[in-house]
Amino acid sequence: MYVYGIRGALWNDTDPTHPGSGVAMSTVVLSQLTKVYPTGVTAVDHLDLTVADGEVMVLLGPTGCGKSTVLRLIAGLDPATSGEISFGGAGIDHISAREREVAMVFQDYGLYPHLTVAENIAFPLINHHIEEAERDQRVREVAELLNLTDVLTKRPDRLSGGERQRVAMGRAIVRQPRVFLLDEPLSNLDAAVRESVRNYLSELIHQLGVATIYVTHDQTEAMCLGDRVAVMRQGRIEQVGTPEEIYSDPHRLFVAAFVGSPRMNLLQAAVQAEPGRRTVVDLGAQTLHLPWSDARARTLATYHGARVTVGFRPDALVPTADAEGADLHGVVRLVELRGHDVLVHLETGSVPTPHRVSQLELPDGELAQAVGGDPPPPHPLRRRLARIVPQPRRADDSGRYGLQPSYVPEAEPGREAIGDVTARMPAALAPRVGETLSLRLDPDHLYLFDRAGDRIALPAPQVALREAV
Ligand SMILES: Nc1ncnc2c1ncn2[C@@H]1O[C@H](COP(=O)(O)OP(=O)(O)OP(=O)(O)O)[C@@H](O)[C@H]1O
Repeated sequence: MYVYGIRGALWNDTDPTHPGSGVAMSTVVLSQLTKVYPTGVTAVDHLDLTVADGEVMVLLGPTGCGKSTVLRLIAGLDPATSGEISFGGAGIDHISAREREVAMVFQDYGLYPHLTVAENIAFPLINHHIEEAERDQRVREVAELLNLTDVLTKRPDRLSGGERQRVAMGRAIVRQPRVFLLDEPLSNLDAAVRESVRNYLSELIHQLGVATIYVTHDQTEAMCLGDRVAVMRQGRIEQVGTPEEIYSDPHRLFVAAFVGSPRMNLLQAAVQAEPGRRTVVDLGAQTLHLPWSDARARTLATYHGARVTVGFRPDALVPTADAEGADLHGVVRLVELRGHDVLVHLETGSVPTPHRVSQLELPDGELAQAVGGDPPPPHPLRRRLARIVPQPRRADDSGRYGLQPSYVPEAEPGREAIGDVTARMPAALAPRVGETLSLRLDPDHLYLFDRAGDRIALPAPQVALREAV
């Protein structure tokens, strides 16, 4: 009997090679999984993750964060140093790679060059002694599903990149896997075909209905393919959530910096509370104000004197003609036309928190140092911007707020030329280079992170930033 749907089109549910019928679904649970290579590198560090039946989980992270190692441990290609892996509630640590019923597609596809497409797809069936008639039938079904029927007799070197990728998929799914693992399967494709292959792959892996773990460092792929995304850093998971959650509700500075294109603006700031009046987030040359009536101001007041990172996405900034009512002002350094919208790079006199993943990958203690070391001396731009739009200031006797981050041009040569804040706006509103732009900052989209890189939980915004100032 064949089960209806794509699974049924491929697998007879009385297949004796798959005890328990053709619906061998498994929830994958990784508990405190750790891998220390003999070189002493800790590639995976006490990692916990659950991938449900039929769920597509994307492991997203920079190179070297341990994504491939996680797949190799699940597939049984490498032994874990400690921790457990279970499929469908049963531990599999003692089960050999061959018996785990895991299919894996590698970046380089791993096709046999001397075999035809049909022979490549049939290879796992031959390996498991499936008889010829059934083998041929399954290869035909898989080829039809993947649109490979016309190339079955060709060898891999006669195929396009997209076709090779589909053959690798065919070989992986021809035996019903309990778990499907994909390691950067699109990275060898030209940008031109990657999008279409990505879409077909997304449809296919969702139809397969088995727990799928997909590794990539490409956030677009992660966002398009994953039911959930696990963002990894240094062998650990920073956050797991739906693509929407990861984008709009980052719990960690690293996630905020890594996910989103164009990237989130992340600026160093100091918090200054004026109880009963407002809480000021001092960006150095400019300040953001949260009126005391806003519950966020009162919560943030507990960070009085602390250095924090302020985050907002480029589309949270809206140009305004009302300079006095604006939240931020910046000199336009560069206007990047991207079709229907533009990216405007502004110089606001702020100090960006390091965006470079290499810096954000520092151990937490060093990250704290990187995002909030001792403040450098004030920059002359502060005075210049203050002349453009006088900032209301009331602080200590010297008239200065908090720690006042400001950047040192000598330390970051060239940055002034491209600015420190990016705004996205419709092309029709594109400003001219050299112009001073006044911007409102959407208070719904303001993120604050402490020095350890953790998001500061704030109550929901109630009023615009400047109101009641
Ligand atoms: N066989 C090995 N022996 C020693 N160290 C290894 C081995 N394989 C991987 N590593 C190290 O473990 C860490 C994690 O590597 P891994 O390949 O899992 O990362 P990744 O996130 O998949 O990176 P990429 O995207 O570049 O493939 C890296 O520091 C890597 O150098």
